[in-house]
Amino acid sequence: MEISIHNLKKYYGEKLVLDIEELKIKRGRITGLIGPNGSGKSTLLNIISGLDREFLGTVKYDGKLLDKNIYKKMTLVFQKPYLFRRKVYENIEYPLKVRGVNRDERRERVKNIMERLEIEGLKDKKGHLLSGGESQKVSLARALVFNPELLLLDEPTSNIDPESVKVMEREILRFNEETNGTVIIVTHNMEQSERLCHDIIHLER
Ligand SMILES: Nc1ncnc2c1ncn2[C@@H]1O[C@H](COP(=O)(O)OP(=O)(O)OP(=O)(O)O)[C@@H](O)[C@H]1O
Repeated sequence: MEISIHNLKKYYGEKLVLDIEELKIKRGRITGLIGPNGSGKSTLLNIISGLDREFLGTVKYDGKLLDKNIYKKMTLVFQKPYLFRRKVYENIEYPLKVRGVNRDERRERVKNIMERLEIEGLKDKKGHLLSGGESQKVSLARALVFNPELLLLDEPTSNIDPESVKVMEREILRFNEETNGTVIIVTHNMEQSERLCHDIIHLER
């Protein structure tokens, strides 16, 4: 999915936190969003994801304004993910259920993504009882499982041990290569952006 932003302004009260005249995020690429604390990275992801609709200007997805259909094709992974008080398996299955995927295929796809992210051991744990890092891994699995056209990641590996970072980065790259899905990732880690990103956007103030 290609994103084009035109004359975007976002205010919190009197304070202007985003001011972007023109920005295109290309389809099928991994774009890094970097910049200091408070520069508006999460705010921009929230706007692109459709979570925050209080802004001036336009955001288009393959040339169209946000609608229900587009909304279903994308997902945002939060830095502090929210998981249901149900088993990890059910958390990951959920996006497939709401998209009407049948039971057998759901089982196959959930199993496959848990293997890829090496989290089979968490299958029966309750989502709300996971550690910060475990939640981030499960949350990435829940996003990847339905092959979104647009994957928005807000510091997805901030609580993750080095071995698991490798696994997550491998799966983000694999997702992009195999499905040609567009990825936008907020990261403070320069090495990570070099490992993953085709394009980089710097947000200043
Ligand atoms: N709900 C809110 N109400 C008022 N101000 C807000 C709100 N959310 C964010 N802000 C302000 O908007 C600015 C941008 O915040 P945002 O979280 O987008 O920055 P960020 O670049 O993601 O920062 P970080 O690197 O620390 O995660 C900050 O000055 C922040 O204080």
